[in-house]
Amino acid sequence: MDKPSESGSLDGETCENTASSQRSPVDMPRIERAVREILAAVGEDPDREGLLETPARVARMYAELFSGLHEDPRIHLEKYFTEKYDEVVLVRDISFNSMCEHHMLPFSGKAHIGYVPKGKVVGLSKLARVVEVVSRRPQVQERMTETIANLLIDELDVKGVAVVIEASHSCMTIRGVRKPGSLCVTSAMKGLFRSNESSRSEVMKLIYGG
Ligand SMILES: Nc1nc2c(ncn2[C@@H]2O[C@H](COP(=O)(O)OP(=O)(O)OP(=O)(O)O)[C@@H](O)[C@H]2O)c(=O)[nH]1
Ligand SMILES: [Zn+2]
Repeated sequence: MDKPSESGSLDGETCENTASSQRSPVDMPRIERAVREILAAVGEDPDREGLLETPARVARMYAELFSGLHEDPRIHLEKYFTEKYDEVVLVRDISFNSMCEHHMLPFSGKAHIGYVPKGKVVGLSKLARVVEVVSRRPQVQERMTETIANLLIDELDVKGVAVVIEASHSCMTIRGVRKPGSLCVTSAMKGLFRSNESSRSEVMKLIYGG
């Protein structure tokens, strides 16, 4: 199972899933075997009635939660509209769920995406679609933030991109240090948001008010 490149592109060989090939990119029986092993290893009986279907359920769940490994987010950025507008466009509070690659536990929160167009704008939902694809991968929040910002600055003809993500990490709230309520905030500023402090503070004000 190959991973897409840093910008999220697909490997046509491994991600093939057409009606003719019927080849799924996710090895479901392998996940099922692994889940059975984990159940046995923690002292459970994988053959008791309540757990019989669990390995198959968990396999379907991982295929869903990691579906972004096999999707190319750039397809959502191909269409655009010509529009005479060169101020900030911000889509705030895009909810997402992703998976921490250290513990395979969810981190969940909101992404805020701002950009300044150069005469072309994208459909607002497409920004949320990019978040949706990128979030469905095992990762750390810093890389998720940077991946989204790089995709937008590379694929859109824009003056700048700002991505701010705030999330709660279950690996910090339900286990380990156990600090419910803690929030991790990351940001990636590209183009004029990186070079121009007043543009950066304008977008941060639009996100957080003040
Ligand atoms: N920078 C960063 N760290 C993360 C993210 N998700 C989880 N972590 C951290 O990854 C670290 C892994 O630390 P380790 O010491 O290897 O693992 P651990 O013994 O389970 O650590 P504890 O969580 O402190 O119990 C922890 O400090 C997590 O809080 C993330 O998105 N970004
Ligand atoms: Zn973690």
